[in-house]
Amino acid sequence: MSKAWIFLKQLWALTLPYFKSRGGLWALGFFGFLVGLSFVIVEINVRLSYWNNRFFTALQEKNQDTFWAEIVVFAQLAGLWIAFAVLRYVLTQVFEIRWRTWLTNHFIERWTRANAAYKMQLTHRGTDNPDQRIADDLRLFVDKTLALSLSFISNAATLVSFSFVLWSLSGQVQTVTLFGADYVVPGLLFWVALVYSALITWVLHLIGRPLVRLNFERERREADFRFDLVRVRENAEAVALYGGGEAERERLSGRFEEVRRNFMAIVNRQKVLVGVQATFDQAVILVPYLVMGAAYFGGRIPLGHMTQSAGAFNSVQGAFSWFANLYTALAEWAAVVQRLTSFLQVLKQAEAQQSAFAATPAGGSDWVASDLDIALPDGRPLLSTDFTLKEGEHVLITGVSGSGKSTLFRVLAGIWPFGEGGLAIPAGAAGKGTLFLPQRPYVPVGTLRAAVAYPAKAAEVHDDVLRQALADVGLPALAGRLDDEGHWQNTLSGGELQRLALARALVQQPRWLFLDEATSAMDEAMEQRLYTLIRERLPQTTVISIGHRSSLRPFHDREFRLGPA
Ligand SMILES: Nc1ncnc2c1ncn2[C@@H]1O[C@H](COP(=O)(O)OP(=O)(O)OP(=O)(O)O)[C@@H](O)[C@H]1O
Repeated sequence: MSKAWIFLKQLWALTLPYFKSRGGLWALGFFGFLVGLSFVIVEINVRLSYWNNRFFTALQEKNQDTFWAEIVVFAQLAGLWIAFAVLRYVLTQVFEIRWRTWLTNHFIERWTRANAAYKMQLTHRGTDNPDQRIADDLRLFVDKTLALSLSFISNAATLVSFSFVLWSLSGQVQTVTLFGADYVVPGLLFWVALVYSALITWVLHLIGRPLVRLNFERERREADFRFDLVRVRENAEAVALYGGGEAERERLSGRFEEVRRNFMAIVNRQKVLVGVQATFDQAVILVPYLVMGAAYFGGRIPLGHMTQSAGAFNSVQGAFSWFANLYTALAEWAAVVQRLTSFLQVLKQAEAQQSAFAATPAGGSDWVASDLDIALPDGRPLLSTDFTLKEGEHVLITGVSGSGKSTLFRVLAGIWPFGEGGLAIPAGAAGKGTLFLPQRPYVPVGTLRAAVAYPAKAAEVHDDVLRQALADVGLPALAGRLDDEGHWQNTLSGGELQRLALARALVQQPRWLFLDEATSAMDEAMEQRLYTLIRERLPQTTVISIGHRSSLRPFHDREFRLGPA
């Protein structure tokens, strides 16, 4: 399949969903209106071209009445042109933001649904920086698709209209003298424009071809650089404590060096392109006059005829070389389409990736794992086990570091897709019936209220419940600050973050609570206080913990050890 065909297919696949969505028909109508506006502007351009002929002929003939009459006509045409151009600009922007809003929501929805973002990260195939693809690439895609498709249509209309104009004006200019012999070529100016444009397109295509790959690389390198900057910002404290400024500086400079090299490669290619294009652009000014010179000086055509023909020639030639003139924009557009397509492919794979564990929502009240063989993303076996977690029986899971305890929790949570085996999930464990608290709590940026209620919506939980939970976990000072906004992940201490996460358990009261070293950052006294609290406040909740401390044993009914004893 040719590259152009593949590109068109990818473009189609990215464009179609919006027009097939609810409100898609309306969007299609809106786009049709924009196309209509472009046609109107081309029509005004044609009229201006004829105006040009009359005006310059009037000048040549020193006809003052016609001169003033044509000034009025020009003011009317120019006024209309300006009004339609502004209208087209505003409506194009409105259309653009509506389309981008829809696409962005669509991508965010798919990325966050069914843990696709996590699965994509696990396999990490062909998707650098999904954040950049959703933020930047979608913006560029909509912007370029709209701008280029509208200019394509507008150029096609210009080409057709002005080709007629040029053809009809060529009536008096169709004799070519070659080696002393005269040849009659109907539509001479039109053919000259065609051949000239074909030549430009071909030459610029040869020079500009590598720009597609270079632009693709550019987006990736810029995103990698930004990602590293964000990581330094987010881990600024740890970097400072390690005294890692020097190391970070070197790494960031190294990353930027890749951006710089790619930039220079683009400039090197582009400078040839710009030079050749500028040469063609300058030469084209003279071409129509060279063709018509003999007819003008021979008195066969008036000045107005010549200036109109030159204008029409430029319009036709400009429309013909649309592809060539917009080569860089097309290259960038192709790169964006390619990046979004590969993102979408990996997203689709992640969506289709089912957990390899035959999970059955059993009618029973226990979690039953039979012949679980858990593997790593590269297929290597990690852990084989069988067990039953009975409702009401608190279990402490232990094992050496790296034995697969957290991964077992991931399997139980249904987010780990590698391995095989059977897993029966109790009916009451679905949805809000189960809460997993990881070792490193995640706290969204925003109000403290939203942080404690997470993942429930803050509005769904009464403030008193949130305050009580914070006081219970030993954070009474925060209880009065529910409205405070902050980057809590960075400002609270490790132990405070874990307590905040346990407050979520008190708020949500799940039937099953899985704690993955969720108290590891606290001192033993605080840890024991919180386990006692959970027992008191959540008497109906079965707690399954991962932990290393022997002081946790009294809070569990049995210990389940993974791997070697
Ligand atoms: N996304 C991943 N890709 C590759 N390997 C992974 C991934 N996640 C976990 N592993 C590997 O699987 C093994 C088990 O990891 P896991 O986090 O389950 O161990 P753990 O028993 O909880 O360890 P610890 O007690 O240190 O927290 C480790 O060797 C880890 O490197």
